[in-house]
Amino acid sequence: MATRIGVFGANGRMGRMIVKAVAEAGTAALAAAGVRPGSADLGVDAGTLAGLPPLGLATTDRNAEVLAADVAIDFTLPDATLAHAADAADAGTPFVTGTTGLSADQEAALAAIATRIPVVYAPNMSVGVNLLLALVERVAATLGDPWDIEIVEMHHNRKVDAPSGTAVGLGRAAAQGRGRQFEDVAVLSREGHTGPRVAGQIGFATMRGGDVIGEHTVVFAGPSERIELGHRAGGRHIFANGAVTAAQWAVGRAPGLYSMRDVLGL
Ligand SMILES: NC(=O)C1=CN([C@@H]2O[C@H](COP(=O)(O)OP(=O)(O)OC[C@H]3O[C@@H](n4cnc5c(N)ncnc54)[C@H](OP(=O)(O)O)[C@@H]3O)[C@@H](O)[C@H]2O)C=CC1
Ligand SMILES: O=C(O)C1=N[C@H](C(=O)O)C[C@H](O)C1
Repeated sequence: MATRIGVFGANGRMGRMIVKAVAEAGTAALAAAGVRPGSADLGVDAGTLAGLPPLGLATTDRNAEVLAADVAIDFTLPDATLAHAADAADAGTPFVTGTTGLSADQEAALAAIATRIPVVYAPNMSVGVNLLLALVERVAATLGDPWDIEIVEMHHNRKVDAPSGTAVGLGRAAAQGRGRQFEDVAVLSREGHTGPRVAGQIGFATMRGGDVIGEHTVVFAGPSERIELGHRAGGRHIFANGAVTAAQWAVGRAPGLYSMRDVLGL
């Protein structure tokens, strides 16, 4: 039987792609499409919003309607994600979120919610980036401290958080590989008289411009040689397809906080 999926933020860049991915997946069906209360897109057909023929399903601003599905997917903003996740726990509905830019407190709150329902939380739902996370962890473990690690990312000019969630995830994977606490070694940005680089740091550089969907490079800079591992997204469908895979994987799972690496077995 098809998995009935509710989508929060159905009028967003990712929300529209997810509605399309659900509609086109033979094994899933769109149960509800949620938009923000007061949205100009409230009541609009979800298919029309996603650039598809009408699906006969108008958007709703009632979270309960979205959460009446087998599983809900959310790509919105951190405050909204936490509110949607709390409602999902009350409804007993598995929850998948790709929202980035959550604070440490918000991540802790999401982890607490995940003691009640299965939650898949991943800053990047593409197969390629999740494989890259595994590779980066392994390479960081192999090379050790004499190799400086820098992470460079570029995204479109509408992105509101920095560094990207994926860049932070790659940094966490590198820190994990080296057996370090990410918070102890991460330098999220630099300016002014920084002094020389401190060994063991993991540095970040952020670029924003145009319609770049998402590009990440992890640079391992060693004495007289350099390794670069990277990923370039060619379309948002790679994230949307991953979110649908995660949603179907989450149904029937025990409560817990899961990553996309759990979903993909990487
Ligand atoms: N994990 C992954 O693979 C990926 C993650 N992302 C992340 O997903 C998130 C969304 O990205 P994107 O789609 O580009 O952003 P958009 O700004 O296009 O979409 C955000 C959506 O959230 C909705 N929203 C905002 N506030 C609320 C609220 N209070 N209640 C309900 N809905 C709300 C917006 O509605 P409205 O427009 O009406 O305000 C909009 O539909 C970002 O954090 C981004 O980094 C993006 C791509 C891949
Ligand atoms: O906001 C985006 O667009 C993206 N956000 C995610 C992130 O912050 O890593 C994933 C992807 O790179 C696109």
